Amino acid sequence: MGKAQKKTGKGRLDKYYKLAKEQGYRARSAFKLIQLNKKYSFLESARCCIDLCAAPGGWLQVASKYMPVNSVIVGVDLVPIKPIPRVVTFASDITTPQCRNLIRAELKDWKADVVLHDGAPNVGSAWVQDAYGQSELVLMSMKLAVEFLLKGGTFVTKVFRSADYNNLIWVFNQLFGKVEATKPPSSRNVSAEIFVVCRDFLAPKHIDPKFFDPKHVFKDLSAMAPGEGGVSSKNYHESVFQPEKKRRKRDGYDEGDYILFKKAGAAEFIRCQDAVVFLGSINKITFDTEEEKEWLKLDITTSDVVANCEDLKVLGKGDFKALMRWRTALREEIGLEVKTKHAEELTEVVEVTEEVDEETAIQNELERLNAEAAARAKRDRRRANEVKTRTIQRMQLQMTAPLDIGLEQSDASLAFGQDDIFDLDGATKAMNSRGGAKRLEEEDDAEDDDEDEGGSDAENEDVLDSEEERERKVEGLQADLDGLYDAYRDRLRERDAKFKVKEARKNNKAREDWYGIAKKDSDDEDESEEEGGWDKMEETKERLGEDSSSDESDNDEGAPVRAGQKRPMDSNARGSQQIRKKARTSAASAAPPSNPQLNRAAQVWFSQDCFAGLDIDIEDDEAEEDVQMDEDEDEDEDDGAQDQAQTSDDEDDFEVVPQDPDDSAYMWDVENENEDELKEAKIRKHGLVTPEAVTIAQKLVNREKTRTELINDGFNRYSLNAKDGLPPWFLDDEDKHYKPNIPVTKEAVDALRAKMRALDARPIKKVAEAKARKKMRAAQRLEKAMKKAEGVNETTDITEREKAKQIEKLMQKGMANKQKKEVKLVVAKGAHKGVKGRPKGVKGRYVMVDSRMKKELRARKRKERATKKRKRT
Ligand SMILES: C[S@@+](CC[C@H](N)C(=O)[O-])C[C@H]1O[C@@H](n2cnc3c(N)ncnc32)[C@H](O)[C@@H]1O
Repeated sequence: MGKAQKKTGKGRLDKYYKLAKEQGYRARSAFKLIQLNKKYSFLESARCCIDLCAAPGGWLQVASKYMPVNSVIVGVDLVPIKPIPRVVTFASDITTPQCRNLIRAELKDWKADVVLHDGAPNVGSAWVQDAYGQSELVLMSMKLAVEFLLKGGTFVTKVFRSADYNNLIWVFNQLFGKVEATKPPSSRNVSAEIFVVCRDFLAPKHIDPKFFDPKHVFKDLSAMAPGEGGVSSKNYHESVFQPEKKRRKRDGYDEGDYILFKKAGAAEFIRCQDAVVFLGSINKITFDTEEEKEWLKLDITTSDVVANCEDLKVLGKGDFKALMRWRTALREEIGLEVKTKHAEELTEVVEVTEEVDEETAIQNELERLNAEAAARAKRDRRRANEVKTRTIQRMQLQMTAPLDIGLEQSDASLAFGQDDIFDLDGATKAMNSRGGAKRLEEEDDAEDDDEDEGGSDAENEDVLDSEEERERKVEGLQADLDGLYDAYRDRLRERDAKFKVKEARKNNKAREDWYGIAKKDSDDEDESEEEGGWDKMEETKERLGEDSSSDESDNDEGAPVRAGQKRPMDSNARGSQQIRKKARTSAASAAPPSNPQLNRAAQVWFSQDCFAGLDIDIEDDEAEEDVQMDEDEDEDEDDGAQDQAQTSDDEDDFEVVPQDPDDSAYMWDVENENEDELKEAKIRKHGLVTPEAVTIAQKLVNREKTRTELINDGFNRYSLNAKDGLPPWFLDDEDKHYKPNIPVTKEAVDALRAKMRALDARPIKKVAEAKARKKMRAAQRLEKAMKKAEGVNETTDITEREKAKQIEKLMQKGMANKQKKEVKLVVAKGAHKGVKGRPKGVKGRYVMVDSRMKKELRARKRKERATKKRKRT
């Protein structure tokens, strides 16, 4: 029992319960009022509201939220309500005059625009009693409502679907212009509650007090049926809506009504309030009066209708429906009723008229709820699809990983795409600086508008008409993309440790561009230049009579250096500056270059074998100009030193190669040649250490490649990779995928591995020390033996033969490697347990051990340490 109760309790903690908790409402019922107000909008325009049965105050919170500031809100309940800002509350029973007086005192002569009632009797009695109590409470609340409501005001009340439902609705209809019953989605389906919204209060001058008398309302209304008996209207309803069902009349005869066969005129049927009750209580409809006979002549009065009127007790559901339709048509014909409302309205709203009964109302309500749910589901599906499409687009732009797709997206994130793709808060911040976020928002809005209106495409076309506009838009998009990409990277950096490491590595190390063997990053241990390009360059430079130190002057003079083009000067290179300086003087006096008009890189390039024999005459206007400029400068500086200037000019021909920093093409760089020497020395010492170098070396040895080919390989598409003006996301992407296929063979890798294994196999320091100790001890023993042998040799009292024997023995002993005597461990268990002295069958040195020994030994040592410590302190 307890278990079942618990389960029910948990089941009640539904979506609205959680929402109420989240949004700070005191009760989940708050959403009922929110949904009712959404449909009928009565709170926004209200200046005064009374909430009857308001504890704990959920509805009051909603009223205070949705009603205009400075409006008057009064809440009453049996139990006190915790204070709510802008709301006056008091504890009182709404069925008492005291409550009425309190409200009157509070409102003075004000009238309320809205009276709310969500009361439920505080008793857990039987369902029938509860329902009746509820109906009574509704009547009481209605009594207060009509007293305080303004003409045209709204009364919202909760009603249970019970036998009294129709009676209540009838009363409401007498006092309000529009009465609609509805069940908001937040009201549980299992609950019998339904909310009746009575609008347009008629404020009649005189209201019959019987309307507020439960005894009268819930009994007398049924008595208004043509039968005039005390039979409940429910029975009549059942006999009309389920005529097939046979039921006994257990109630006996109605009071004062002892006739079984009842007749009534058609006029009575047409004019009565509750046609269903009429049909259920009458056996035959007659056409006796003149007016009724006239109706028989009308087209709408078909022979079927007349036949049906003959005996109502034999009719089926369809026949009753036909009679109801005829009645409605006739009422319209004679002006009792205006034309029927739109079908849509009828399904939307449970309009309580005579022909729509409780069951139909519920049916309509359910249909409406189902339709709403279906529409909501469709909308959600569409949104999800949109998000998916956007994600795919972004993925195609390489802005997100495929992993991000399929992750649940919260509605909140829909506003700006997806949280998982980019941290859009971050992105917005990043883009705000350049106004990108606003633009993107505008575009998103525009997109939404497009969806909503579905016809603004043409307008957009107009906007994009001019070419300028289009370009601006493209630029804007580009900026937005960059912003988003930056934000994405920031986010990755925050989240992904791996990414951080990568970034750091990237910053420390230049891009791993492949310049072939002719040009390598100096950080790289690969010394393959020496195997191919180094010799070639060296040769060329010798031929040109140039030295590497000229580069320094380049640097000193501030010649622009292109990223990725020059090798950074490491400490070794700096160390070699001195050597270079020395070499410079000799280089200056060395033979002049073969073609002074070409810059140094060009000379190195054209000095290759493949250009041999060709008469190259390339004009380098730029170089010429610069040389000219330098000449002028030198002249200004030192007019008298002609010879010196000439020498300097000659040097400048090689050393000053002005480079346009914007020039995207990489040049052949031959600076830091001495670095190559150092590398060569390193290679001689350590050998080749990268698989590329080993591969190239193997190819050279096997004559698969020539040195010229290797140099030519250095000029590849990766070495002329202009990156100016490219967006960072593109460069990052290129960095990932645009990589040279570095020539590495399996054999080269194997060879390097074998080398590494051999290195690994080398003894470590401690082993080497142990070996050295061993060697030293052997030498000491030998020395000792030699000394002893000398002593033996010097003795005179033994023969030479004996001497030789003794010396041989001594030497053998000295040379012999002393073997440690093996100690046998004998475990004191089984046959050896408790044995004192040498155990049986054990020869040589031995130690007796037992299972406790290790622990005892440790304990002893521990104790010793402890006593030592104590003594010290
Ligand atoms: C379902 S609750 C109302 C919840 C409220 N609408 C809200 O949103 O917080 C029903 C309330 O009716 C109150 N009630 C029942 N009979 C009452 C009476 N005779 N007078 C005043 N309040 C009554 C109960 O005390 C209970 O707090």
